[in-house]
Amino acid sequence: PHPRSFTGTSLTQNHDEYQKTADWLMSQTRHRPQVAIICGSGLGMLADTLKCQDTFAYADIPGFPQSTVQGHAGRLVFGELKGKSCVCMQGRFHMYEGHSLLKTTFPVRVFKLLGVETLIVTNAAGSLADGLKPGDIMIIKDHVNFPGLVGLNPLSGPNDDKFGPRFPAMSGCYDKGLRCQAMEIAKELGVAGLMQEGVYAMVGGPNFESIAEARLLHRLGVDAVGMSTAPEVVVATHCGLRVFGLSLITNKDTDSVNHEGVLEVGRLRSKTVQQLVTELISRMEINNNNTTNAV
Ligand SMILES: O=P(O)(O)O[C@H]1O[C@H](CO)[C@@H](O)[C@H]1O
Ligand SMILES: Nc1nc2[nH]cnc2c(=O)[nH]1
Repeated sequence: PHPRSFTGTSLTQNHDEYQKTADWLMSQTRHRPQVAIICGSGLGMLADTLKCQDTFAYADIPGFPQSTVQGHAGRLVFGELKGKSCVCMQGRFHMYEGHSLLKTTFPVRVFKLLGVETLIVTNAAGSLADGLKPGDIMIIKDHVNFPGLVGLNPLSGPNDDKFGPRFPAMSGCYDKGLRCQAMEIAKELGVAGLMQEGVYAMVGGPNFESIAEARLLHRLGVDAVGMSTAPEVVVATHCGLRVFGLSLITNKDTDSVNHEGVLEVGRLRSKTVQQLVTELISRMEINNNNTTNAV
């Protein structure tokens, strides 16, 4: 019998299933991405800057889960950005949608098999820090993976040695060089006043925090809270991807927060987030000589 987590979800995913999806994608597009971007709630416009696009609905990609959340279109977009080949997830998978953590992180391993070296994760998050207000952008310097701490971890179950070791370190999983570069870019764009580094915490959701929960997280040293990202970063780090993460602060504490308001802040800050990510990718050093195979 296959091992299962205490929530009953399967803890095994055959390596061939990732490979099958990667092979299918490579048969459908000539792009060979070096950089992958996961768009947070309301941040799907990050894909708009890609040139020579090849787009696939998640429903058409073998093995891919489906997006069920408003503000997550459910499309995988390949394209070129300032000489780099990229793939962008317009819509991510959350644990609260009922996906197993292996499914929520399935695309990350597929990206690895496609040749991706760097993963950019973005999300919408609530601020717990005094200095972070709605519309600000937090560069993630570290995370607290609350589900992971109690055993809800995408790496639970048999280890797939082809991707990485049984016991991967998570210290330094948000690349320091990319974080510094992003700050430099923010200064040049004149938006440094909106930006600071901080700690992101993932909670299970889907409810937003109670007042007492928000206070607790604040006391624990969390700057921003959301319901995603950490499992993707754990899996990316396990398989050796370099990671950059940013949180768009969409609300403060628990004050009258709702998903529509979260998406609205995404729309308001879309240009700035887009400029930052575009510039970061454009300046990014790529290690291999995987040249863009754009059509
Ligand atoms: O983390 P992303 O996908 O940006 O979405 C965040 O916004 C949604 C709540 O409005 C939750 O899904 C939370 O995780
Ligand atoms: N858990 C959580 N997720 C969010 N996503 C956007 N805002 C929030 C928030 O305040 N809390």
